[in-house]
Amino acid sequence: MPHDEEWIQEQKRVDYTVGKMKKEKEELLSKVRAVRGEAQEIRNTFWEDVTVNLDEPDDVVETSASVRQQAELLAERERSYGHMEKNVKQLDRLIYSPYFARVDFHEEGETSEPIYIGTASYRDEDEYLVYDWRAPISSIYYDGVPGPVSYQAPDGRREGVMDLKRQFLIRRGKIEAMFDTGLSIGDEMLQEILGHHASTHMKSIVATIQKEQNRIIRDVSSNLLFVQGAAGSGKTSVALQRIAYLLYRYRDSLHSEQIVLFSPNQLFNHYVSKVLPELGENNMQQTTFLEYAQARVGKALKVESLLDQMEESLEGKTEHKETAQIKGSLEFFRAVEDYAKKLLEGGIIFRDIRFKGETIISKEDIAAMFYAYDESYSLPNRFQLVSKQLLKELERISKEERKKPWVEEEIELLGQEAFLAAHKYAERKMRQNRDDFSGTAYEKEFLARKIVNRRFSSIRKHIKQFRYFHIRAQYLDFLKKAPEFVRGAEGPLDAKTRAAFQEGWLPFEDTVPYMYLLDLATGKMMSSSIKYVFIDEIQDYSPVQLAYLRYLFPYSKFTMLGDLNQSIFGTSGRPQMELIKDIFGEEKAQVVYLTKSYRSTAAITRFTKEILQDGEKIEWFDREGALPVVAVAGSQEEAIAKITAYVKKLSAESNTVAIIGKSRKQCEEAYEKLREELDLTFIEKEYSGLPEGTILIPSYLAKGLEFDSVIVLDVSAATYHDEAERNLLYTVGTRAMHNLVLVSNGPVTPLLDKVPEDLYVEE
Ligand SMILES: Nc1ncnc2c1ncn2[C@@H]1O[C@H](COP(=O)(O)OP(=O)(O)OP(=O)(O)O)[C@@H](O)[C@H]1O
Repeated sequence: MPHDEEWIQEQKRVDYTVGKMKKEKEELLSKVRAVRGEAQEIRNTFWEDVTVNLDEPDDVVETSASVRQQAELLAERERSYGHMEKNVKQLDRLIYSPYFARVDFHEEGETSEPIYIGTASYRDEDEYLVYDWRAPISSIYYDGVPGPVSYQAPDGRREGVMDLKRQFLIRRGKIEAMFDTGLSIGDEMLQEILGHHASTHMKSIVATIQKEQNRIIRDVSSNLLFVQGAAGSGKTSVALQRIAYLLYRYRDSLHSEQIVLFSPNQLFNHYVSKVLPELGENNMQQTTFLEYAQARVGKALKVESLLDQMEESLEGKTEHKETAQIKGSLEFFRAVEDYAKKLLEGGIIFRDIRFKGETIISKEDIAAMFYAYDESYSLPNRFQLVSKQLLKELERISKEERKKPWVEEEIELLGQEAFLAAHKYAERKMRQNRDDFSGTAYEKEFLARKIVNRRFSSIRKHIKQFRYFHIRAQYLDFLKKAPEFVRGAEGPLDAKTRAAFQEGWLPFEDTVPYMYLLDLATGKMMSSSIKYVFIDEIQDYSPVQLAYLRYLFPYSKFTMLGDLNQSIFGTSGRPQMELIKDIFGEEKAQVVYLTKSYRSTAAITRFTKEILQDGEKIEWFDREGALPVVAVAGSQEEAIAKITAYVKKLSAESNTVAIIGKSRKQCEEAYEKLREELDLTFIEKEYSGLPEGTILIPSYLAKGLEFDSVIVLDVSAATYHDEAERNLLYTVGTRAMHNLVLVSNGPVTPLLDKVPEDLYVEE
């Protein structure tokens, strides 16, 4: 079809812009080559250009200055090389697709100017050929429709009129689609984008950010932003775009390492890891609560993951549920504080410091040192001081130790190198002391010190890390005494924990109280340089976890994203927002709701919202697609046959088909049968990446992810029977973008009773 004049003119502008970019890239590349050559040259001649002389102390100083100078020269070249490489990559992205929108804007009395918006700005001399999507003026594209608009510029609010709003789909420098729009962000563009297939990595939504999403992305006034949004409403996408926005807005003062994103699991981390690099930004720090906890607790105890705990609860093992609930409450968190306060006066449990099977500093001596300090000294302060004292004491002991027979025995086992070094040392000493006779004594002294130091180094580390504090015993002591501090905690709280410690693991529900006690005693670990904390899937955080995060990051701004309907603990109890306001303070807290689901077709969203008790507020995006299918089988063989047939059918039109089971155990059972018929990957653990094709995955690992087609493994009443599993079923169903099939082995779960019959087909 021939293009109209407008299209031709726009393509000419694309050609012009891309032409400029290509030219700049060529120039940059030749500079890159030159700098790379220089860096290589420095590396090749590094040792020729430094003067190495280690004979006298003065020479050593000179040599090290010379090495440092060369190293700095090299580092400077490598930095500028890295910087240029980054620019080249950005130009590559722009050359592929220079922009996605144009808005024409004028202020009163001025002529209308076209503003082109892309993923990064591009300037030719003084003229902006492309504006960054995060530039102040770009916000009118996301917020407004043609007509009067305003935006926040650095020097105040600007009023004006938007005369045109146009969207482009440009690939490889060619306009593939172009829409003029009167609505907010044109549905046509969104239709086009949402109609695509799923991928194993999350995509950026920069060209089609919606007005309500834009408000979250650009919010800079809230200290706590709480986003409650329906499944697929773009919470995670918005979080990542917001990070990109903040990095741009505060580019002189904010670095990606000062932002941390807590995500539900490693699989999810992997899934979102490409969004920021694709926008030309470095990734923020990404972690999971488990990863943080494991680093804090140390290798000696394996921290139980929420996923492991969920697996148990989904398999019906719930005997410790009540204790877990008490340990997850805010009261329990406060109880740790009360207990820690008492420790100021006495009661800390220490361990003996031992060497070669013998106590060298006893726990009683350590306690005496610790409690010799005035009560006004905080616990962490005292630990610091005691460690210093202990290190001194260790030094004294090590001198004694050097005289012992075992040292002599070990000296004999030392290699040639050590003796040579000892010889050199002895020579120097003799020169210094004008002493010609004590060579052997000096050599022995040197070697004995070396041996003892080596053997004592782990004790030194032990002391520096306060491992003489018997945290496990202390924590068990706290659990025993906790009923004094916590209402309703009558039963024994330590039984499961005690047994777990013996087996070398830390139960999930004990993780926060344990870490908090450790922190209150010895000081916390997290650096205070974090300015922004993002927490995704916030609905799955217990009150103690929230309180602990506040404690860890007292000066940071928080963005929390979640969906109570996807909560794995069910929706009972106090509303999470109230609790959060209690913990974080109401001041500058903002709650934003996202109600429209973009992930799924209208048919799927209409179906899944009916699974919920109160899903009325969820809206769907008008994208066509087949009705969900509920397929009932009379036996397990028949269910497997049905799943196999659906996978074969759906794979033809999908990149990804996910068969989602309730628990890992349920998936394992199905896997044995399905693998005979299908080529599929079983995602058992969070550490595996996400492949294309057909996968089998337990419900809680599929959180936050999406697939072209979803087949729910078994929606029978036997599998989903508990009211508390309603949210889980909703979470599973809402992973589907284009097709949803629910297979049931036997009668269908009553959790689907409320879904009107015209919203699905039964097969
Ligand atoms: N403005 C938008 N433009 C284009 N695509 C969008 C937009 N908003 C959301 N999407 C798409 O919708 C899908 C769901 O987004 P996302 O995963 O961020 O939602 P979520 O709210 O975190 O979902 P869930 O809670 O179900 O995990 C993604 O494919 C995302 O690209």
